[in-house]
Amino acid sequence: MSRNLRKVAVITLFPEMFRAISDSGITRRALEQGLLELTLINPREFSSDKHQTVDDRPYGGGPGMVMRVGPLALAVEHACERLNVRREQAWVIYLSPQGQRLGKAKVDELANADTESCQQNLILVAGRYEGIDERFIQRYVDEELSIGDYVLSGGELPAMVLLDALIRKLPGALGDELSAQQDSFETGLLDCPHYTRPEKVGEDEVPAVLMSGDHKRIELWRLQQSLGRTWLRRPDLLEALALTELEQKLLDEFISQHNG
Ligand SMILES: c1cc(-c2cnc[nH]2)ccn1
Repeated sequence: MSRNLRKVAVITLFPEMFRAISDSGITRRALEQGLLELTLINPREFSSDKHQTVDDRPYGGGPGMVMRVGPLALAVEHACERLNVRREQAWVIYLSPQGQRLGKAKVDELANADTESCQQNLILVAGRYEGIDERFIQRYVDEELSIGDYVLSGGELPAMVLLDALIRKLPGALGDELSAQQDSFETGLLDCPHYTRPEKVGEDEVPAVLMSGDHKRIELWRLQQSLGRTWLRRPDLLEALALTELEQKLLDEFISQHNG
């Protein structure tokens, strides 16, 4: 019987940034409910000099600074103590532009880690500066993950993206379990359009089907809109899906209406 992810430690020079998930919304409620245990560890506490240095100039010259092995290594070891696990019972993820792209499959894998899996206990490393000493990566990092091909100021926002995606997958995190299934990408399709009051915005009215009260028609319309949007905006996602006969019929109808 698989048990979901339970404990995450984040190694970060800016722990205060993680108030964005601990202090609001679904993630705050999940943490308060104890669905997940989040521990923030600042590597500066493990520096060896009175200036609490965690970085140094790069060998070979070049711009910027590089994070040193020492404080990061001690921070990982401390994280294992705080998670009450041995090193081999934890999974260390370094958020970096050099990592594998974070997608639905990886989120699902981490969120549904089996009871015996070391991925039950995650240690996320959020780097800063030009990067971290390669020897830390070789000795302590199990996996590098990227949220996209752009450089950010640090790994904190990517770590929060991963945490938010993981927490939403935990049983009980979403009040209305159904909304998890309807979340884009849970079905493999993009989400349908949504509307709420007022009925008219300028000359724009709500699609009549949504005002009909005919729940079956509304369900079909929403599915057709998801299929059509995915066809228009992310055909790559569509290629990965085996559509049912009904879905193919709805999509064909959408395409012929689109092409007029
Ligand atoms: C993950 C990490 C990063 C990143 C970390 N530090 C600067 N950029 C960018 C994209 N995905």
